[in-house]
Amino acid sequence: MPQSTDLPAWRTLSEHYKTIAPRHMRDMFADDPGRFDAFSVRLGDLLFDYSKNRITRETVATLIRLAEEAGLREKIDAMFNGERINVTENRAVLHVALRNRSNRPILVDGKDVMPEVNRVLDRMRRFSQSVRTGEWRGATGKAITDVVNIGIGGSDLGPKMVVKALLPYADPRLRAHFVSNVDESDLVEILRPLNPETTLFVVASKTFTTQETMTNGRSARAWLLERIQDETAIARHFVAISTNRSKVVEFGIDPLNMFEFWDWVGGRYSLWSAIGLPIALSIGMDHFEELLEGAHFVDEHFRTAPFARNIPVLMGLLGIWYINFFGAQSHAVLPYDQYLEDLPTYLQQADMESNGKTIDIEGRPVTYSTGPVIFGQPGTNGQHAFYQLLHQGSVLVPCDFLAAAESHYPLAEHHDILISNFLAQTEALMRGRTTDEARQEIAAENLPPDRLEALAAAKTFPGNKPTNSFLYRRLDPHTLGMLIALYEHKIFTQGVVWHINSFDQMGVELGKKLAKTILAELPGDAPVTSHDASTNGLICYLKSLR
Ligand SMILES: O=P(O)(O)OC[C@H]1O[C@](O)(CO)[C@@H](O)[C@@H]1O
Repeated sequence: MPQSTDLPAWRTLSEHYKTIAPRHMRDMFADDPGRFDAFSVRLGDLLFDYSKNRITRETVATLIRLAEEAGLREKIDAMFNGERINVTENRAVLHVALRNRSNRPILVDGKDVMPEVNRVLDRMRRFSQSVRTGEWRGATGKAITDVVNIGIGGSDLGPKMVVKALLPYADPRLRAHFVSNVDESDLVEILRPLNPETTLFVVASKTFTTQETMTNGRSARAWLLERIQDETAIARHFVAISTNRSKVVEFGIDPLNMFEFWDWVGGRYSLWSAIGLPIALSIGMDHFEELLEGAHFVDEHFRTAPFARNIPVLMGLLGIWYINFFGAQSHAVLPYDQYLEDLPTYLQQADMESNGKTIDIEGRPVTYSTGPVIFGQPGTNGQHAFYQLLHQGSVLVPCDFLAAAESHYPLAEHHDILISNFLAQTEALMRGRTTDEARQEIAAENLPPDRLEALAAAKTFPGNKPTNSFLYRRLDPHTLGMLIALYEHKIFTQGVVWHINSFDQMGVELGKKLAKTILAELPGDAPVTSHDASTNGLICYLKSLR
C-alpha cells in the first residue's frame, strides 16, 4: 500500500490547497447562496453544519476521493464484519457489536458474538434494577446509596462523561462517584463523606492489572473492611468489570459479581459494554439502551450513507484537510452544553490514544502529521479563557461547537443567551472584522491618527477560522449515543486515511515500565545513580525532602 501522501487525491489536494488558502469564507458565503444547504447534513434531530469551513464543492469531492483511494469503504466493512483490523494486537474491533440493536449476527472467527453481548446486557439489567430498587442490600442490610467506580482511562472517562451528561435522567437516590488517579487524594476525598454500609464499589479494568486501579481497589477494600469487619461483606459491596476472570478472582471478587467484556472491545471504546454499568445504575437500563440505540443509529449511517452525506466521514476528512494541508495541530471541542463538560476530556483519550501515532500499519514511519491535540471546555466559559487565541492567535484551531435547542431546565433567558453566544462565536470566527470595520467602530472616539491606526489593527479579526456546528433538540440518551459514535467513527476515518492502527496504544507502555523500576528505588536514603542526571537528581532531591 502506498503512503497516504502518494495517493492521487492527496496530490490533487496539495494543489487545490493553493487555490483555497488565499480565499476568505466571507467571500465564499457571498458567492454561493446555496452554501448552507450544500454543506449541512441532517440525521434524525441532529444537524451537522460544516459550511463554515475553508472548502468548496471541489474540496469536498476531492477529500471523498481521498477516502475512497485509502480504502475507507472496505475498512468500514472489515470492522463491522469482525476482521482483526487491530493488527498489532491481532484483535477484531467490535464496539459496534455492543450496540448492535438489530441483532444482526456479527462473527469473530466464525462465532456470532451477539448472544454473549445480549447475555451481559441482561445481567446488567437485572443487577442495576436490583440496586436501584433497593432489593440488593449491603452486608448490614441497607440499600445502596452511593456507587464508586474505580477505573482509569477508558474504564473511567466514558462512564464518567455519560453519567454527568445524563444527570437529568439519574435517580437522585443513587449517587455515582469516579475514582481514577492513584494519587490517594482522589480516593480519600471521595470516600470521606460515604457510608460503607451503603456504598457499592465497581472495580472496572479491562486487564485487571492496571496499577492505579488495583491500588485504589485494594485501598477501597481495606476502607470497607476496617469499618465493616467481615470479609463476607466484599461480596455485597464489590463488583468487577473485566475481560480477565482469573485476575478478578485473584483480587478477591466473587466471579458471580463479575460483568465481563471481550478483547475485541478497546478500552477507550468500552462505555457501551459492561464498563457502562455505572451509567445503567445511574439512569436505569432502559435509558442505557437508548444510548446504545443512538450509537447504533449512527453506526448504520456510517456503514451505509454515501460519503458525501456521511457525517463522521465528513468530520474526519475536514480534520485531515486542516491537519495535513493547512498545518493545524490541534482541534477544539466546545460544547455549549454544561452537561457535556467532560466531553473534551473523554475525546482526548478517544482521539489522542487512537491516532497519536507515527508508525503506519505496515510498520513504516509516516511522513505526514496525524492526530491533533484535542482540547476544549464548555462555552461560554472558554470564551473568557482561551478564545482570544482562537480569534487572533497565530495558530489555526479548527473547532466543533455543540448545542441543544432545548434546555432540560429552562430558566429565564439563560438558554437563549447561551445559544446566541454559540452562534455569535462561529459567525465571528468565520467573518472576522476587517481593519476598516474596526476603524469605523472607534471613529467616534476621536483618537489621534496614529493611535487610531494602532487600535484598529489590534481590533482587527482575521476571521476565516473553520468551525463545525452540531445542533440537536435536547441532550437525551439517544442523542448522546449519536454524538459519541460520530466522534468514534470520525477517529476511525482519519486512522484509515493516515493508514495507522487506531486501536493499539503502545505509547503508554514505556512510562509504565520505567515507573516500576523507580518505585522500587524510592524507599530509603540510598542515592540513586542508575538513570540520567536529571532523573537521578530528582529522585535524590525527593529523598532529601522526606
Ligand atoms: O481498563 P484497564 O485495563 O485498566 O486500562 C485502563 C486504560 O489504560 C490504557 O491501557 C492506557 O494506559 C488505556 O488504553 C485504558 O483505557
